[in-house]
Amino acid sequence: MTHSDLPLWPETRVEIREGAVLLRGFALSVADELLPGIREVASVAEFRNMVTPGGHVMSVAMTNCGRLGWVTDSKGYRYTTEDPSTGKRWPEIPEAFEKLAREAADAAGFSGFAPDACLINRYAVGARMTLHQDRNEQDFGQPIVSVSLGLPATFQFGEVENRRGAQNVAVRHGDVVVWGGTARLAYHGVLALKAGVHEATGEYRFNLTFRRAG
Ligand SMILES: O=C(O)CCC(=O)C(=O)O
Ligand SMILES: [Fe+2]
Repeated sequence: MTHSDLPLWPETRVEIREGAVLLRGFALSVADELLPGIREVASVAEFRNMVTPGGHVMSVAMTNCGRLGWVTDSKGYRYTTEDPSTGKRWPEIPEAFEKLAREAADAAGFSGFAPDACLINRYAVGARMTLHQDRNEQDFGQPIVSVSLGLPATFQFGEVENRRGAQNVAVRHGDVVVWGGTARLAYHGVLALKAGVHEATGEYRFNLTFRRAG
């Protein structure tokens, strides 16, 4: 290992609240496998800005891989087995993605995680995700694994009951946040992306959200 291989900061585990943990740098060593994976998925299922049931075009561009993919349109939020843009099945979850998700869940204390859905979010400058709960999945006993790549962002993590009092968590390239158990339905979101250029992703932040949806 040369000194340039060393992580910028030690891999650290930060308890955000009960059931929610930030694993700093956990994905750093596999980031150069994840980014080509994203490119491959997006070559089959392109990034698109979906529309909420309320008619609002999302600022975050999205695509999916896995047996199930998360979509939204005028009919509502849901999971589908096919990409509505092409009518074809979502691409498979690349092996490196799945391995990382399993290992991160394990490290956070949720063993046996087997995701069937991976939502890929792409944030350009100004893109944001308002506070929300992830609740379109069938089994809230399964955790969520969220991987940050590229430009840094501010992830917000709050309570299960309401949107008030969310704390700001800085997430950087290679960071992984895992939440489950009593935190599974906690409100969370991402503040508007600041302009910047990252050596691995250019002007974007990518996020992989792994879930057991079915
Ligand atoms: O981009 C992130 O860090 C969070 C994404 C998220 O909450 C979601 O896709 O439901
Ligand atoms: Fe979410």
